[in-house]
Amino acid sequence: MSKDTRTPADAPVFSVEGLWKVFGPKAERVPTDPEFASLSPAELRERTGCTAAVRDVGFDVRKGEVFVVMGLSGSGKSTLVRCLTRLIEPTAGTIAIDGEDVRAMDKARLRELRRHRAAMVFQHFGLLPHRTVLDNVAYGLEIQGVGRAERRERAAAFVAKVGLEGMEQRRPAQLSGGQRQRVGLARALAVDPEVLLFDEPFSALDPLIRRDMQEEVVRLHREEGRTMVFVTHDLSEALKLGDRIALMRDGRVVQLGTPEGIVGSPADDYVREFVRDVPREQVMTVRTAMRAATAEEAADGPALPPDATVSEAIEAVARTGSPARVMDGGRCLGVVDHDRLLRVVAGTGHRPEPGEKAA
Ligand SMILES: Nc1ncnc2c1ncn2[C@@H]1O[C@H](COP(=O)(O)OP(=O)(O)OP(=O)(O)O)[C@@H](O)[C@H]1O
Repeated sequence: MSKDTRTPADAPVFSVEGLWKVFGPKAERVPTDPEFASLSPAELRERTGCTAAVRDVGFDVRKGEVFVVMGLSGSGKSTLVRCLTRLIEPTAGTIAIDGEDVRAMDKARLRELRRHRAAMVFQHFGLLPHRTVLDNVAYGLEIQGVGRAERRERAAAFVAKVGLEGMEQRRPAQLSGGQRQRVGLARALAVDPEVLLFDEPFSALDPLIRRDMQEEVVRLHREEGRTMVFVTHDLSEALKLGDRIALMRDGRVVQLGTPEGIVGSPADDYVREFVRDVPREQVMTVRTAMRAATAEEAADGPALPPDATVSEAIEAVARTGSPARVMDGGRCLGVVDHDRLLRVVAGTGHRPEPGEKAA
C-alpha cells in the first residue's frame, strides 16, 4: 500500500472528541470528576466499582484512509469502535460522522447509519447459517429494500470481487474460516457504506489465510479508496494495513501516527517497548532516512520515490554500489547512502516526522 503519498481530504469522516465509555455504577460521574481521571484503572475500580474502557479519546478518521486502532487485549479497542455507531452507548464526549452528531441521532437515523454509512465486519462473521453465500451477501441489500433481481445481481458482483465465484450456492457451514470471512466482507461491501468498520476480523484465521485476507483488504482499499477503521491487537497487521494507527493502552490513545511515526518516534517507553522488534527497514521510508545531496550525487544514481522503504533502498544501493536518489516529480529531494541506511536498521539516527505527536 502506498503510504504518506495521498493528501487526505480535509473533512474527516468520523470526528471524535473527549470520548469516554465507563462501565459500572453511576458511570457518568467518572468523566466529569478530575479526581477520577487521574486514577489508574485498578484504583478507579477500587474506588468506584467502574471500568473506564475508553478514557478521554479524540481523533479524526480522514476520508479514504485505513485508520487502525491497536492495543493489547482489554485496552478498549472494541469498545471504542462500537461507540462510533453507538452499538455501545458512550458515557461522555462527542462523535460526528460527516459533521452530523451521532449521539443526537434517533433510532431510525442510527439504523440508517449502521446499515448504509458505517458497516461492520465482525470476527465471528455473523452469517446466517441457512442462507446461501449469495443470499448472505444480499442480506444487507434486502434490509435496505433493494428489489430481488437487483440485489442478487449486486451480491453476485461482490461475491466475485472477494474471490468466491462459483461458491454462490454454498452455505456457510460448507466454507472454510477464511472463505466465511470473505462472505462477511462482501456483505459489508455490498451495501456500499461510506466507511467499513472491522473488529479483529481476522484473528480467528490461521496465519496464511490471515495474510491472504490482509492482502485482500489492501487490494480493496487500493481499488476503492474506501475509508476503513480496523481494530487489531496484532502490531504487524496494524503496520501493514494502517495509514495511521491509534495505539491504545488502558482506554487511552497513547500515540496516534503513521506506522513510520510510531516505529521511528515512539511517544514513550511503553510504545518503544511495543515496537522494539519491528524490522525498522520495512517500515521506515527514504523520505525520513535521506540527507541532502551534493550536486554530483543529485545528478546520478538509482532513483527511488520518497515513500520507498529503507529495505528497498538497501537493495538498490547494494545493487549499484552508489547512493540512491530520492526523487519526487523529477526533483532530487536527497540521497540515502550506506551510512544512512545502516543507521535506520541499527535504530540510531532518525528524525521525528513533522506533525507526529503523542495524542
Ligand atoms: N460490558 C462490559 N461491562 C464491564 N466491563 C467491560 C464491558 N465490556 C468491556 N469491558 C471492559 O472494558 C475494557 C476494554 O474492553 P474491550 O473489549 O474494549 O478491549 P479490547 O482492547 O477490545 O480487548 P480484546 O482485544 O481482548 O477484545 C476491559 O477491561 C473490559 O473488561
